[in-house]
Amino acid sequence: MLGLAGLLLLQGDHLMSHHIFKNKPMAAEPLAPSQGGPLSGFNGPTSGSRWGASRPDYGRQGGGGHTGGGWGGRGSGRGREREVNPFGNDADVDLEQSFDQENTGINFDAYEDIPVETSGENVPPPVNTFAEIDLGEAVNLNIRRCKYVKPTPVQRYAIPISLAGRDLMACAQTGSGKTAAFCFPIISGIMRGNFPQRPRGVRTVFPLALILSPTRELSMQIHEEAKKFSYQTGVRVVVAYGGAPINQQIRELERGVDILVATPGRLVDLLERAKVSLQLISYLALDEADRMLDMGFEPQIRRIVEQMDMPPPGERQTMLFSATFPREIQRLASDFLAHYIFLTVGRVGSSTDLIAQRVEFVHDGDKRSHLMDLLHAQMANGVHGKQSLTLVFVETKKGADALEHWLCINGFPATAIHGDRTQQEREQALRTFKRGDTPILVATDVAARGLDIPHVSHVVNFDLPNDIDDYVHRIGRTGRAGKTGLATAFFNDGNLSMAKPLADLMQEANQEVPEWLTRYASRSYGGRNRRAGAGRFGVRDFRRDSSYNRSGGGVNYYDGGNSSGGYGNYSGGAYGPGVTSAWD
Ligand SMILES: Nc1ncnc2c1ncn2[C@@H]1O[C@H](COP(=O)(O)OP(=O)(O)OP(=O)(O)O)[C@@H](O)[C@H]1O
Repeated sequence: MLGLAGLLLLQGDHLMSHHIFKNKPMAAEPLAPSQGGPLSGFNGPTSGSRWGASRPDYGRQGGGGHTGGGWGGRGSGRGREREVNPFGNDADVDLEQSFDQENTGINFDAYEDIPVETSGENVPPPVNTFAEIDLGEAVNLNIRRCKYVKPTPVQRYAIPISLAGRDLMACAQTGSGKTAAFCFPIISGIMRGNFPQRPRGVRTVFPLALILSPTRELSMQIHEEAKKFSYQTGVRVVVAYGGAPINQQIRELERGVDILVATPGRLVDLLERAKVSLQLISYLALDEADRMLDMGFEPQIRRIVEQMDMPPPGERQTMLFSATFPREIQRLASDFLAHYIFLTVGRVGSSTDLIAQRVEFVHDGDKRSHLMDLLHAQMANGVHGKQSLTLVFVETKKGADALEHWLCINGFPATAIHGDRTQQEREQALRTFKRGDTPILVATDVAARGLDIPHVSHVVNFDLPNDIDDYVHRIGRTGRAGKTGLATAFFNDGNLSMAKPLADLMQEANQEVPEWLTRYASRSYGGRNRRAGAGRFGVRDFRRDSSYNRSGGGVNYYDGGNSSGGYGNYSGGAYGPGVTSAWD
């Protein structure tokens, strides 16, 4: 918890500072090294070893010791284990490359003009290069293996904030590198930290970090990424998600776990079986945090975070990330945070410009033939095949099956992913899509968030979602990491509530809004633009809302937002009924 000095710092009415930065390169300002772990408040470390210092054990019963690179010799009772090289044959390519060299293929200039806003107390300064950040040699090597040359805007700000031990709520565009933004500080924090000896002789494992994500596929992806970032650091990452045999996952856990990546349902199962304890969690990251806290899922997250044995806010470090953050959800989220910094990486002139958005008026009965026309046009333009994948979003699982079938019988190799398919089928669909064997994937919202599939050049909203934030995530499957992409939406009278938010969003992103859509929008069919008031940012810190500050009896954000007073009435209404989950 905060020390006296920290509390004094936080008193007073006007202490929250608020900064807007242009994301232009700035004078290099090296970050003070070793800014402390989650237990040290935000004034720096009270303890913590430096690189290469030993850690008492690695999440396995029976302890062991950090041998400095690789997992050999740690006392799991299972003998030596060789770490699989997650980079394949690429591992040692380009290691001579310095961070200063340009990385072809990624258009970083696209990110240079993005406005960045932070609010909160004592915001640590951003960095311009990875070299300025003290992540440790092993992590730096992995960053090079990943061919990351310089940090993306969200990484430039979020990594120093997290390394300083601060809680963070971060909102940054799709495809802008949020995964690395929360993984790097966690991995380096575990490498440098002094953690209590984990209990011996029990079959429960005690991870030090927990990363929660809403879908199985996203958890798998984060796991793959985290394994790359932590290669040869001695930090072990394990994943647990539903639909796959739990016993296999338990065996993996028993081999040792520092970072557990999980979907909530499967984690609850493991907690109930006492296979996992959250007692020693020092880092909690929620990816797609707004989704994790919406109406359907909030109780499960509260159960994990508040009702099991996880240390409370202030005693752990919490990081919440998403590309969207409705203010009602921010309110809920603030329960999980202590003295946090809000970071938003703006939208206007931002990398969402990389996605060309089109809206076409198409009656339901004409959608299939219209899609066919689009696909034919794509082929005529040479935009097809392995390097040019098309992701088609539909509303229902049945609709996904039917459209997949229809495309296949019409000569378009397609596959589908949705919550009624077995996990094996889901994974197989993603694999054949990524490989380009079936360059069209028909999907429900289960594939809307987080999935980073290279070469998705076109996202089609065959059925528009009912929520503009879902639209943002869906189209964000293209135009990732500085690349360009196309998003086409089919709009008709069934989507009236989306007219205004869609027109506003397109305008914000400098897209051409069709005349007819503007007319629909001006009639304002009761559609709610949850971005209202966010100005040139997609969203802003809800603590800055005048209504919030006037509410009096609400939460004092300097108190970590942990008082539940004032917010009990939120009904989660931002997300409509019928939201389905792929969790378990
Ligand atoms: N510094 C970097 N340099 C180059 N590429 C990067 C960098 N950081 C991340 N990437 C790449 O950018 C892509 C998108 O990253 P990531 O999946 O983390 O995005 P995201 O912000 O989580 O998106 P979403 O909101 O859709 O979940 C990935 O392929 C990742 O490897």
